[in-house]
Formats: sequence, structure tokens, C-alpha cells
Amino acid sequence: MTRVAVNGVTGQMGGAVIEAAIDSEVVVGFATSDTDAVDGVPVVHPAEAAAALREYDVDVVVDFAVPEGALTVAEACVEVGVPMVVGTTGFDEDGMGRLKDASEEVPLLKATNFSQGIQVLQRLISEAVETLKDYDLELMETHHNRKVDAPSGTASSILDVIQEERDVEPVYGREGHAPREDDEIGVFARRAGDIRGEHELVLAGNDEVLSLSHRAEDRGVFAAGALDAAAWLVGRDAGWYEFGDVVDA
Ligand SMILES: NC(=O)c1ccc[n+]([C@@H]2O[C@H](COP(=O)([O-])OP(=O)(O)OC[C@H]3O[C@@H](n4cnc5c(N)ncnc54)[C@H](O)[C@@H]3O)[C@@H](O)[C@H]2O)c1
Ligand SMILES: O=C(O)C1=N[C@H](C(=O)O)CCC1
Repeated sequence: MTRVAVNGVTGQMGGAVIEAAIDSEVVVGFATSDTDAVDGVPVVHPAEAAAALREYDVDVVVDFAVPEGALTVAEACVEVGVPMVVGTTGFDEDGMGRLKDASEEVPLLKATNFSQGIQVLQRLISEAVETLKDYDLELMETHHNRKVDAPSGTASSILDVIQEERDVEPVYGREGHAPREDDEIGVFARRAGDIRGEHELVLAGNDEVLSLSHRAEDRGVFAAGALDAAAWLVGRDAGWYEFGDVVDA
């Protein structure tokens, strides 16, 4: 059974990972909270992560925290030689560089969205944008009212997919006199209730509208995907991996 450490263990996703762990065992968690344990899982401060990885004989780390915390634990993974699955979003360019550096020493798999549906949505979007070359594109994401980063990491990844096919300039919201330029893509982030995650791309032109969308109905979909990725990652060579590698396996 894969022995997993969860970074961000006292959070919404940390709880979902513990709940979803059936073929894996969550043996320890990292968080800055004062909590000693959550659902029977011991909680350790991230500054002590390296020692905990050794003490609990961890096979792989699953991370759903904050960028600063993910980077702290990534350093511990490099020190001890433990693979890491990174689910945290909102990294800046420097943070992404530090993750890439870590992947030179350990297997590191990063995904902004661990649902299989978003993997398929991204592939559909790539084909649609390539085919409907002159259609206007607008992107919207909706998440719960506790989400602290915007737009979502998933929306940023969708933008990356689009920009592989077309040179578009993201416009994050519009107000006042704001005529639409041909190369724009409007990006809108809504925050409300406990919405788990909705993403929609609209392609409009030629007297028709195509809408491609995905809705996550439970955080368990992300937790299950991350645990599948974690089991897949153990034993691989050091390097940078993505969730598409797991979905296609
Ligand atoms: N990739 C995906 O599929 C996916 C899915 C859901 C959420 N997420 C991302 O996961 C992250 C967490 O989401 P959430 O809803 O669980 O948030 P949350 O706020 O509920 O939980 C965050 C957790 O991180 C902990 N934390 C804070 N500072 C820390 C530090 N320095 N070191 C270690 N832990 C620290 C908090 O104590 C808490 O346990 C966000 O970035 C979110 O975008 C990714
Ligand atoms: O709940 C969140 O926060 C989510 N974050 C990821 C993102 O930023 O894309 C994935 C969807 C849920």
C-alpha cells in the first residue's frame, strides 16, 4: 500500500485526500495549523517535513496547500529523495522555477486540475480553437468563496492550451469604455458558495456559438486523481511529469 504524506492536510483538499485514500495510506500530514492530528493522521509543521518523511517512511507527497508551503515541502522531498505530486495553484514564475529545479532531483508531477474531465476538456478546446480560427473566445471559471487565487490554475492552464493554437491577449474582466479587440480573450472569475469548480470556454462567430464546459461536483474527483498520480509516480526517474501522462497510461 502506498504510504502518502499530505501537504495542506487540514484544508478542504487535505480532508478530501484522507477520505479518498483507499488503496493508499495517509501516514502523516503537513500544515501550519496548531492541530496535532486530523482524522487520526498526525500533523507536522512543514519546517519538520524532512524528518517526518524519514520517520513515517513516506513513499510520496500529495500537496494541496499554498505555494510557499509547497515549495518548503518540495525542498524536503529533494533532501530525502521522495517523489511529489503538486496540486497547489497560484505559483509565480520564481515558484515554478523552483519546482522545475526540484524535478531534476526527484519525480515531480504537477497539475492544476486532477480531474480526468478537465484533461479531456483541454484536448477538446485545443481542437476547437485550431478549427474555429476566427471565432471570439471568452473564458469563465467559478469556485467557492474561500478560494484565494484568481483566475483558477485550471483557467490559466486552459489559456496555455489556447495560446499554443492562437496568439490571444487575456483581458481579466472589463469595465467602463471597453470595446473588444479581435485578439482578446475575456477571462472571468466568479466566487460564490461552496462551488467545487466550473470552467466554460465560449467560441462565438459565423452566426453560431460553441460552449465547452466542465463542472466538478465533489472535491473527491481531484483527490482521487491526485492519489492515482501519486501511485503512478512512485518508482519513476527524477523528472517533470503531468497528469496527462497518468490519464494516458
Ligand atoms: N490541482 C487540483 O486538482 C486542485 C483541486 C482543488 C484545489 N487545488 C488547490 O489546492 C490548494 C488548496 O486548496 P484548498 O481548498 O484545500 O485550500 P484550504 O485553504 O482549504 O487549505 C489549505 C491548506 O494549506 C495549509 N497551509 C497554509 N500555509 C501552509 C504552509 N506554509 N505549509 C503547509 N501548509 C500550509 C493550511 O493550513 C490548509 O491546511 C489551492 O491552491 C487550490 O487551488 C488544486
Ligand atoms: O477549489 C479550488 O481551489 C480549486 N482549485 C484548482 C484551480 O485553481 O484550478 C482546481 C479546481 C478547484
